[in-house]
Amino acid sequence: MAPHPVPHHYEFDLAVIGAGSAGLSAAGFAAQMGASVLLVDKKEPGGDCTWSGCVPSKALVHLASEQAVLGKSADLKRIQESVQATIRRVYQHEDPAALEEKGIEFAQGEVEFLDKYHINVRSAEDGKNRNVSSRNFLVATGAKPVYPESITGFDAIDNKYNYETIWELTKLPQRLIVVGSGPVGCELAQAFARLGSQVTLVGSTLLPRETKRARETVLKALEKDGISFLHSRPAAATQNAGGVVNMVMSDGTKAAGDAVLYAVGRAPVLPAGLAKVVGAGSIAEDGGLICSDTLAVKSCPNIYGAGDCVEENLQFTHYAGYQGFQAVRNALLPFSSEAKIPASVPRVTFTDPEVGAIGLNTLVDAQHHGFKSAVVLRWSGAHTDRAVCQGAEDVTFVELVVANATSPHAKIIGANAVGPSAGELICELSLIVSCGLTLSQVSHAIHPYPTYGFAIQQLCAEETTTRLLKTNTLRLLTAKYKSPCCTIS
Ligand SMILES: Cc1cc2nc3c(=O)[nH]c(=O)nc-3n(C[C@H](O)[C@H](O)[C@H](O)COP(=O)(O)OP(=O)(O)OC[C@H]3O[C@@H](n4cnc5c(N)ncnc54)[C@H](O)[C@@H]3O)c2cc1C
Ligand SMILES: NC(=O)c1ccc[n+]([C@@H]2O[C@H](COP(=O)([O-])OP(=O)(O)OC[C@H]3O[C@@H](n4cnc5c(N)ncnc54)[C@H](O)[C@@H]3O)[C@@H](O)[C@H]2O)c1
Repeated sequence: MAPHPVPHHYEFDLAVIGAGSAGLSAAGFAAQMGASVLLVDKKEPGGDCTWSGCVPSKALVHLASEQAVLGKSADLKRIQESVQATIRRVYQHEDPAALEEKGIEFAQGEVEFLDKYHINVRSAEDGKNRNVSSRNFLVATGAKPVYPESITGFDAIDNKYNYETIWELTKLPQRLIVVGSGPVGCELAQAFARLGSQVTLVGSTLLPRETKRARETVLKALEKDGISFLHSRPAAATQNAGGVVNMVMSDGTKAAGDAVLYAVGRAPVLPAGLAKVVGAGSIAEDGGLICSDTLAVKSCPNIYGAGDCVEENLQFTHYAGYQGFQAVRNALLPFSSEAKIPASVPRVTFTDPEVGAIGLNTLVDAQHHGFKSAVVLRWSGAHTDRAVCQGAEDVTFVELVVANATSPHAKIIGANAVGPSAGELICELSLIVSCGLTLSQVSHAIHPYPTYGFAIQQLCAEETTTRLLKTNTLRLLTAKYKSPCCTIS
């Protein structure tokens, strides 16, 4: 292909490749600023979150919890129709017409990089090629399911699914083996168990990012839903003439299933031609794009990356969206701001109970970041009246990681929450951590009773009062109450 000269005039201020969580947020912000923006995706806009990730999985989790109440097996075809209807309701706000209304030009086609200022878009409709020039590019091409290469014989299994294909399954498998016990594996394993499948979940650690207490709580809940958790890894798989899959784990344990769902992680995807343009040094071992703290690629500073396609990134919709926004801010406005902030990214796994965390949520994390005297404060479900009223006290707790614990300015630097509404709690805890609020400040914010959030204020108030009463001034002021005449005999 003939080299493309550096253009004097660019068709677009910004071309965004990938219309998922990162790309949609980026294109929206650029258009809001009045920049000319082209958004390209090989599929319909929405990305993993809308079509195969957050939206279908959370719809399924919800439908499965309703099914569990009925106590009988689900009609999976009807459930899948309902999931697809939910996807459509979300999609209506991001379809090409909605994008156009926001001032975003959308093109459906596969992108290939030609040089640092040009891409080729091969139209999904008619296969025609369009050469596009842009001053800046944002690569937001997401990730794809990792395939479990290490399982001998896995290629020959017909009835295997991943998070992209599981939405096509319309007959509920009587027995389902779920390989991988991260967020995808745990959420979907519990949903299928509640729909009526007999689920075997296989993984070395359940929710490896979470604390031991959180993991143990979720494990008990999964077992209550009838899931067998095999603390192992599959070594080999075979399928018999009847379609039954037999799996042998590395520790010799066995499982049989009528279908297998593998959820062993997601690997970055990049457009063709990009590696050649940015150089091999800008592509990481995991296949992701290596970006600076401002999300620009060092070798081509007009090319930015955001979301799951960035090397070793946290793979969440909210983080992808945040990075899309920040990349545009850095590309189109003067000065720049940091957009790689893993310690401030909250996460929630939507099992029942939900599990969430934000910031430096363990002592090890806190100490590693120089907070040597940090402590963990815990509020139990038994003292959370809302949890007691809902019979959820055994699966509820809040933990706050507090720095400068003995000072009046003791600050909350991280938190964990487990319980039916932990996802909502994490929103408040995220605000507390990102604003650097102290225990005392939170204790003064009156929370409504009986909410799960009330636990946060109670915990802060109890700790603040206990500490206050230990100060010399308060000891003097309260001394009279400790005189013997006041003791009740
Ligand atoms: C089952 C599941 C459940 C999840 N649940 C949650 C959740 O509850 N909360 C949460 O925060 N996160 C969740 N996630 C993660 C979340 O979906 C992702 O982190 C998020 O979608 C990443 O957004 P992105 O913009 O980086 O990539 P994507 O949304 O994947 O978008 C990338 C887009 O780029 C397009 N593309 C790729 N290559 C090209 C090319 N060459 N040319 C043109 N277009 C291209 C793709 O078609 C795609 O539309 C879940 C993921 C899964 C799998
Ligand atoms: N609620 C949410 O926010 C949510 C939900 C789903 C997914 N996600 C995101 O999507 C990403 C992908 O999720 P995921 O659960 O697929 O990946 P993951 O990487 O989080 O977990 C996969 C698990 O599978 C294990 N594993 C790998 N190979 C295996 C094998 N051969 N056999 C058994 N276990 C094996 C890994 O050790 C790991 O524990 C995550 O990073 C997560 O952030 C988020």
